Amino acid sequence: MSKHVLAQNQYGKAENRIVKVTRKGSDGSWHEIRDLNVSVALRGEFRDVHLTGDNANCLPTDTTKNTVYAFGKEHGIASPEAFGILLAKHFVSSQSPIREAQIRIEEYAWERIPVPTRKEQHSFVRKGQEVRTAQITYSETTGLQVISGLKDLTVMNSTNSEFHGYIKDKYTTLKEAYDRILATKVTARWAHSALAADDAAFDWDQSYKKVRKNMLEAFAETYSYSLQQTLNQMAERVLDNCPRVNEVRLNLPNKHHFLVDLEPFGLKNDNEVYFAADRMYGLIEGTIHRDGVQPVIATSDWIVA
Ligand SMILES: O=c1[nH]c(=O)c2[nH]c(=O)[nH]c2[nH]1
Repeated sequence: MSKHVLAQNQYGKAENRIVKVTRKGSDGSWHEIRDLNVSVALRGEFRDVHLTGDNANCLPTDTTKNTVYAFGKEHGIASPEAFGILLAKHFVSSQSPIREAQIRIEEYAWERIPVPTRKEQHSFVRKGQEVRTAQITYSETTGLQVISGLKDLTVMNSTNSEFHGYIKDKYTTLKEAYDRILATKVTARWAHSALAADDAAFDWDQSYKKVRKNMLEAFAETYSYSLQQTLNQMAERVLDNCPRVNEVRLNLPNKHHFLVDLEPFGLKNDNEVYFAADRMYGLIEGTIHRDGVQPVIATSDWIVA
């Protein structure tokens, strides 16, 4: 007789990141998204799995992961609770060794970026995460320098993004994309002209709002062939509309969303169910400034997505 007792145990795949795009309206141009982090834990008759290595009662964690993505397609995500109920009941009712299933879900909330000029709506910004930044330097010789900014402003376009026509060498495996999600967590800094810095009446709060709005609108309105192109559009829009901003530097991690292959389950993924990867990520960075102005924003900052 063993002296040891196998007590509480459970297993499953944790942190399945799923983004579900639902197309609405007669032409499907009104997009809704749900962005979840789903963890599955199964409890039941798993003594032998632990004690003898007999896996007859073990539903692989990989299967629990696939089930999350397949259910996203088959049932949609009406709410975290409704999705969790479907999954929990499925595991318990479909496999007799599984007696309990616990589904834990975090939902990340997104708001629309309103684009009044178009009826298609597929641009979103994550709620309440962004941080406003400011760096002020005053020098006896060169005077005031004000660099405003923001970080952690996460945005997504659920369509109107392509990436193809790139170099292909013997290490290239990336498939060309003609309709992909484009998402990034914006770090932006913008340097003001001395005209703004030395003007006691300059409204910094108003200026911040205006720069942010221009960046968001440019992100939403750009039909993108690369994040590099979107970066340039965002910065140019700010320089075009904010006359006292001389320079914009953007650090844009490409928050990759990979289409999940649902073919093995007999399901077609019509750009609806994505795996949101948090690492590794492309990191696209650049400075755009007015002609004739010397750039002043540091380029060496370490940005972590
Ligand atoms: O917008 C992109 N720019 C790239 O340079 C790149 N590289 C890559 O693998 N995917 C992407 N996407």
